[in-house]
Amino acid sequence: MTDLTFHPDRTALEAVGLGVTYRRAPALRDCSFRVPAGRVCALVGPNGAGKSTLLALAAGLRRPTAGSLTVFGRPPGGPEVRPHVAFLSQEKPLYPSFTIADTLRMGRELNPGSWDRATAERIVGDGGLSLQARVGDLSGGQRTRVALALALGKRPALLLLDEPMADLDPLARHDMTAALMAEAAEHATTVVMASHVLAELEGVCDYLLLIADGRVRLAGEVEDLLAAHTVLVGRHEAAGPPREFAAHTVVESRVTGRQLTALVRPEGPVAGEWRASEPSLEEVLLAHLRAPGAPALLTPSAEPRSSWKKAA
Ligand SMILES: Nc1ncnc2c1ncn2[C@@H]1O[C@H](COP(=O)(O)OP(=O)(O)OP(=O)(O)O)[C@@H](O)[C@H]1O
Repeated sequence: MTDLTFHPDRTALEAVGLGVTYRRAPALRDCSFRVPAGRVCALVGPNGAGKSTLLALAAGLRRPTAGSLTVFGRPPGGPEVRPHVAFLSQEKPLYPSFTIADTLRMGRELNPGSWDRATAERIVGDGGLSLQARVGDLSGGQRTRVALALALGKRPALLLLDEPMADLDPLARHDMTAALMAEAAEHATTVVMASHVLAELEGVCDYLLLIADGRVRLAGEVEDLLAAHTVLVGRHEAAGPPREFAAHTVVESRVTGRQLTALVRPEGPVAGEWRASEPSLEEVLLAHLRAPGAPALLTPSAEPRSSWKKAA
């Protein structure tokens, strides 16, 4: 049996030269990255960036057309990893004619030996839902809660979530995020969560994967990625980027009146009169989303450890 117990050095997801093409249109191209086990990883990118495609690959529901993706070092969807991976897609497929109790019973039967009934029932109960309620009679947000209960009840080593909180009200969103984080911390679950709600990711995710136009733009520890960037504010003197920025990577710069604000990856001290501050995660993400041509950055922990090998 596969040993998926938490080890800080273990790799949860690793992509090398990963590509997916739909009817000759590339959805993912030449993606190489690593997500270490035990991280809560935000998967961010504009609409159509390839986030759902990547999650479907990790869940074993789709196969790469180029390169490779492994889950805990194994082919995704294979018999060794499938029992340890839970995937909550945007569609959240549940049986409308089942009651919540039927749904959780199905969870137990599909996951013999690992089903965590107490956690699943607590998540449902915290939303004030009766076990006798029919899934077809629930609101979208209530169904999301049941789907999350099913996913967490499986006690997965890897939890893949595709915009999981999109239809929850703010309070339910807050509660579900807290429940998710508590479960992830208690069981060292690796979570990969696609989301468009950038403000909510700060303080929740410790790892980041930003993809745009099918390519990896940023990958690594949130802390390291933030530390690699600086917001510089100063006087706008002349057209074009300031000369002092020439030795550094400028992700984005904007001029408002006489003030220039830039998000920069400094290669050393920046000359000139600039007020420098560390950006928030939202500032880094927004700047990279607005500047898809900025050079990609992978922190050392996000560099794949294996070289290219044919997809299994
Ligand atoms: N089944 C499919 N057949 C053909 N093209 C597809 C299919 N699924 C996705 N695509 C295309 O692949 C690209 C990536 O789509 P994907 O759904 O992975 O993006 P996403 O980042 O999840 O977007 P969103 O934020 O809108 O959910 C898009 O251009 C999309 O049109």
